[in-house]
Amino acid sequence: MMSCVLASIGVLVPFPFYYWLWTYPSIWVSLVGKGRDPAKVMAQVSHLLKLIQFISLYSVSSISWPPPLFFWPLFLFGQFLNFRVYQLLGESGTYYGVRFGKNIPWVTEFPFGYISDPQYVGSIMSLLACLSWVPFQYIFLWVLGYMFMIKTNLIEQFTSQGEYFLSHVYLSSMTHHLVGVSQVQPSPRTFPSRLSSVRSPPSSFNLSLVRKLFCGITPSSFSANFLTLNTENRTKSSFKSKSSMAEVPVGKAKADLQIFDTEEDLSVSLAKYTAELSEKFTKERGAFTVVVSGGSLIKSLRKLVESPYVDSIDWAKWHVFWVDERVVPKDHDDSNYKLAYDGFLSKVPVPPGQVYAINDALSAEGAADDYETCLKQLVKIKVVDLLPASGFPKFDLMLLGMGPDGHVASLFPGHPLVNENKRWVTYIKDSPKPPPERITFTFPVINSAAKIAMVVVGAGKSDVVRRAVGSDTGSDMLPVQMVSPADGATTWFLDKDAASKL
Ligand SMILES: O=C1O[C@H](COP(=O)(O)O)[C@@H](O)[C@H](O)[C@H]1O
Repeated sequence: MMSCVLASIGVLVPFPFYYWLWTYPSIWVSLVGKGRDPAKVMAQVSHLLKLIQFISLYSVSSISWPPPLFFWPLFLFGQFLNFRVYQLLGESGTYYGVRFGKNIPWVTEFPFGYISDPQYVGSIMSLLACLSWVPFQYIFLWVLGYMFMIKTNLIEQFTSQGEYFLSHVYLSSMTHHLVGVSQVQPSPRTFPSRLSSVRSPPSSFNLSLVRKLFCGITPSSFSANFLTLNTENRTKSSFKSKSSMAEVPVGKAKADLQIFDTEEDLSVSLAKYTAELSEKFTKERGAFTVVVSGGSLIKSLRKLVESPYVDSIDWAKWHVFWVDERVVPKDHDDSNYKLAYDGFLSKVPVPPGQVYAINDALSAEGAADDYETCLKQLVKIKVVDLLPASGFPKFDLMLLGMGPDGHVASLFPGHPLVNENKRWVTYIKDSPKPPPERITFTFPVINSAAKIAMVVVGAGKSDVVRRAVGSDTGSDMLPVQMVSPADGATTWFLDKDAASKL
């Protein structure tokens, strides 16, 4: 009797540990300490716990040889699955690395994309193979432990990323660009526990390589990821700003117009507006999809990286996209990614895997296709919403700027791209504003957004602001006047200078 109880405890002992790690990864990271890799330490503890499980099973088993015929296919295929998962994801990927703030390369090779939870399936098959040796109840307990963890993982995935975990739809095209890859943060698809002594050589976790793989994200944002996994959202503004507000026609739509005494006031209000939307969408959908433009907008986002927002926003829920990007390397001064990274993203812990930069190794055409493919996958797995009426992606918030000629994104006045109505992302090779090669969201995507902030500062734009604000719907409408979200709302943030000619 006593030995049965001890064997049962031995079989179940790792699961509370895994559950605790899964739920409170940041505690584990701080327990492990700065100089050590939390996934590696978890792997070591897991090996020990696995040994306890084996000894427990062995103590109640009666092993005979040869095993029954069903043993071989179950055991060999189960072990193959475990081996493959480890081979593809490495130690960090297998041992909750992604929970500890690491980016795990996204893989599309078999069994991923074909078998749901291949690590669990492999382990369960291997256990079932041993049914002729081990009394059923112990196998059952062990499988129950797996089921519990599958459920735990699923709950997390549903609350954060819809059907992400279930669907196992992998971002095939975006994920294998070794330089400047942008990809969704993969969820841990594996389980640390496996009935196996078969191991591929551990793939070493190389921080600098991983950083290189993921958009050049710096160690600070790289490691800060885990710290915000469970950040409580306590967005509250302590700022007050001086502004006047009115609803005005812009093109075919209406927009809220907010005019601020100074650009400083504008940036305070923009931060509050963004933080409130972050809280709203994070609550409603478990994620916040934000699209940014380049240009002067980024400077106006500076209050977001200051107190109280830098601490109160749940950055782990952010997914960041670019409404347009110049086809230049990511470290080029013309890169909108670089601009946003230097001025904003490097200062907040948005998980690097949720920052979707373009693939700068491709041509303009290739990069646009690639970005569109990525968006389609993100819509499929419900990270990005879809606007059913239009069939285009519905981002939660677009933070846009406007050029002095009235262009938005890389959609320029008089250019045929302003009429593109099929593509989600397209490219331009003759941009009137340098650099000439760019990719850009199309108007149907921009106008499917839930909320749009149009941020315009400086006297240099006052003429075009005057032209844009009004119900002019003629054929020579400026691109900025074509911003009219079908389902959402636009707020114009203007400083006094930009509004001076209204
Ligand atoms: O080229 C671009 O210009 C616009 C406007 O930039 P701004 O400096 O005049 O605000 C920007 O929104 C877009 O993203 C960028 O690629």
